[in-house]
Amino acid sequence: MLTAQSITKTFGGNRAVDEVSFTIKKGTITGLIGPNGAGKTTLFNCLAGLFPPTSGSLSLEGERIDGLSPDRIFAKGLARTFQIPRPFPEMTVLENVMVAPLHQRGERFWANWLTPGRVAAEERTLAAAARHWIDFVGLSHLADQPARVLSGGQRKLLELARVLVAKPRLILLDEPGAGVNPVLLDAIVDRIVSLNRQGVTFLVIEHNMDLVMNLCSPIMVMAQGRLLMAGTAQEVRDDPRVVEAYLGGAPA
Ligand SMILES: Nc1ncnc2c1ncn2[C@@H]1O[C@H](COP(=O)(O)OP(=O)(O)OP(=O)(O)O)[C@@H](O)[C@H]1O
Repeated sequence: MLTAQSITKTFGGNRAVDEVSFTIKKGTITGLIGPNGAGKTTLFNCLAGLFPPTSGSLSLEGERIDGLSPDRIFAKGLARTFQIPRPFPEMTVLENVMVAPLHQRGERFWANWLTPGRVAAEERTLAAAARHWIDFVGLSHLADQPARVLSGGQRKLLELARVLVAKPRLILLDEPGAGVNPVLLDAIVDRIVSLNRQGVTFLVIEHNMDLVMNLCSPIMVMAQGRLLMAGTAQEVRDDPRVVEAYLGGAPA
């Protein structure tokens, strides 16, 4: 699904991501763990186009995507969520989901004048799709409420609905469990598993080890910008380099 070859991202002299290579297999929920500052978020930002990698290449189902803008990468089916979602607070949940897809006809000034019927039809289709995904994440009772009333966990669900409306093939989730109460966390996990069964591939950064070990396979471990190892939950647990990395040691 996604192949990264020798991805490096430097900030001044700091190699935040250092020659990282991996392949994410289609249909997996792959985990990405590592101590604070390991380079996980920076790697996500490189994959999603927020930071172009300093060097290396990225291919999504055989097509090069490194160097493309985040919009182009999103349009090709790779979406990401953020650790702290920031919806438009005064817009309703429904409106927040409806603004996510790209290239809406109504956003083009002339289209509103020349093809108003098509613009209206597109908006109806989009509203129906948005309501479908809002329902899927369990927020239909809040669809017409302003996003500011949502809890942290509900904002994560809203963000999931926002990306789902664009029908991504690969979703990068940045700490889906952080700051979420256990009931909503179950809902989020349930939605991830259900989407995965429908064919969506995931790459998940998560600090909650129980969550990662139960949800993800394989699991990749980063430390100090490098990919330390990748394997099953058991292999990660049994690898002394992983323990050492979490205790502050240098990667082998
Ligand atoms: N925009 C930036 N400018 C400069 N340095 C940065 C920037 N973003 C990240 N870094 C540095 O890159 C390194 C990796 O940070 P990153 O946030 O990717 O780690 P992480 O594994 O996601 O950590 P955490 O688990 O705490 O979120 C750190 O040394 C960090 O200070």
